[in-house]
Amino acid sequence: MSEPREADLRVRAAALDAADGLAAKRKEFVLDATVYLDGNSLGALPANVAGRVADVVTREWGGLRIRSWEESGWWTAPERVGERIAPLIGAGPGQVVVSDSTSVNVFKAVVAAVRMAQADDPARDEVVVDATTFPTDGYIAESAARLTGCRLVPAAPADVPGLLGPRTAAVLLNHADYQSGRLHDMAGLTAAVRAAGARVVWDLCHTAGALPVALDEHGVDLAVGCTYKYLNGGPGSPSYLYVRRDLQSRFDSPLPGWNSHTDPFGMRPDYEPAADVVRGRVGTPDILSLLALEAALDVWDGVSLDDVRAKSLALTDFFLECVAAYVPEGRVESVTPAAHAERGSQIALRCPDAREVMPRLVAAGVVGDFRAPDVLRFGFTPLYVSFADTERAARVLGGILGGFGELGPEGDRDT
Ligand SMILES: Cc1ncc(COP(=O)(O)O)c(C=O)c1O
Ligand SMILES: Nc1c(O)cccc1C(=O)C[C@H](N)C(=O)O
Repeated sequence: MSEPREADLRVRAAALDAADGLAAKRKEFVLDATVYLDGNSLGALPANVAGRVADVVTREWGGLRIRSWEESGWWTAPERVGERIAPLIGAGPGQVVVSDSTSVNVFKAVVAAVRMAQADDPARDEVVVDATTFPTDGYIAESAARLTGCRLVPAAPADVPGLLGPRTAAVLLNHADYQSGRLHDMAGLTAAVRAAGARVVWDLCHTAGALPVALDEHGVDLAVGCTYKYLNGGPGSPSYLYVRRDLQSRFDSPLPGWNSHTDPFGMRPDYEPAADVVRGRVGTPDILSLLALEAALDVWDGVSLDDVRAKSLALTDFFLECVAAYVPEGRVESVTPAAHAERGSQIALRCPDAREVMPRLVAAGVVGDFRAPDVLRFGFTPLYVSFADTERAARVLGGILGGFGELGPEGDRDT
């Protein structure tokens, strides 16, 4: 790697930033000089959120107190915020509700999916789960299978079509893999599961807000996802649950709380679920987090997800190019597919000493994360990551791994 090549990459980064139609969005976030490539774990803070949360606390809670459930729209916030998320995941109105954690929504969705399948055919007794899934999904799928009298069948997503049959009740899949960043074929896999007479649940944690998702178009049955990654809702912000409209009357929740009752304030001893997606709720919503999320969603106004996807692919392509230029050959290996159709919005680099390398990167002002046993993970959030950030991240990584490049605070040349 020679100095002219570095100059070339920096000029290219500047030109790409100058031509970036989303570049102005960056100003809507609270950022500093750090290169932040961890928005696939915790999205950055949108600048309007702090003021909105202060207003909720001081005026709505402090001033109006109990009246806010009605007057400030707290009671209906799970559906209202669901309507804001719906267009980001390709869902028409009335199908998304925001509540609880992703883990809890995975549980509701998988059990409800099995119950739907078994209502049609009691012989269906298998739950297929993505074998490489984020651990919580696997743990919950196993428990949901046990509770519904099913056998758990772990499988690589590509192998799922071959495993489907008359015994399949439900299939839980990730749209993008949390570790490798591999994007799975939502259209093809959904069609295969439905053709087998089973129900599919998609986990959108690593795609919602990073690329267009088309739940209605692909005929997805159920979906869940978190809001603190690419949707920037804040630490622990509540998750969402999508229940396709025609399935809502058949959604038999394993957690039938009073908030999902058709008449919550009737305080009736018998449970009668709400007619619509409200039946996905459980108990009292986490209002502070939910309203922080609602404010955070303002950054999506006027944003085209096709533009987001185009920038995400350009950023990840450019990162791979810069890594190839700055990092000594053989020192890292990308485990993220090169094909655009198979790539989410992150790059995962296998690196034998990843556990030691990531803290050095963070100390040098480049924040990604480490995933056991040997992965350096870099998330690219198109609303606030620039091409200059991308070039710098690769250059700092190159320096740390003994190639050409700066070492950040340990040997800085240009901060
Ligand atoms: C694919 C996936 N599912 C679920 C979760 C977590 O869910 P929860 O918000 O309940 O911790 C994560 C990340 O934390 C994830 O990456
Ligand atoms: N939810 C997280 C948390 O509470 C703390 C730290 C990280 C997370 C994450 O979201 C991890 C993330 N799902 C992952 O893909 O690894």
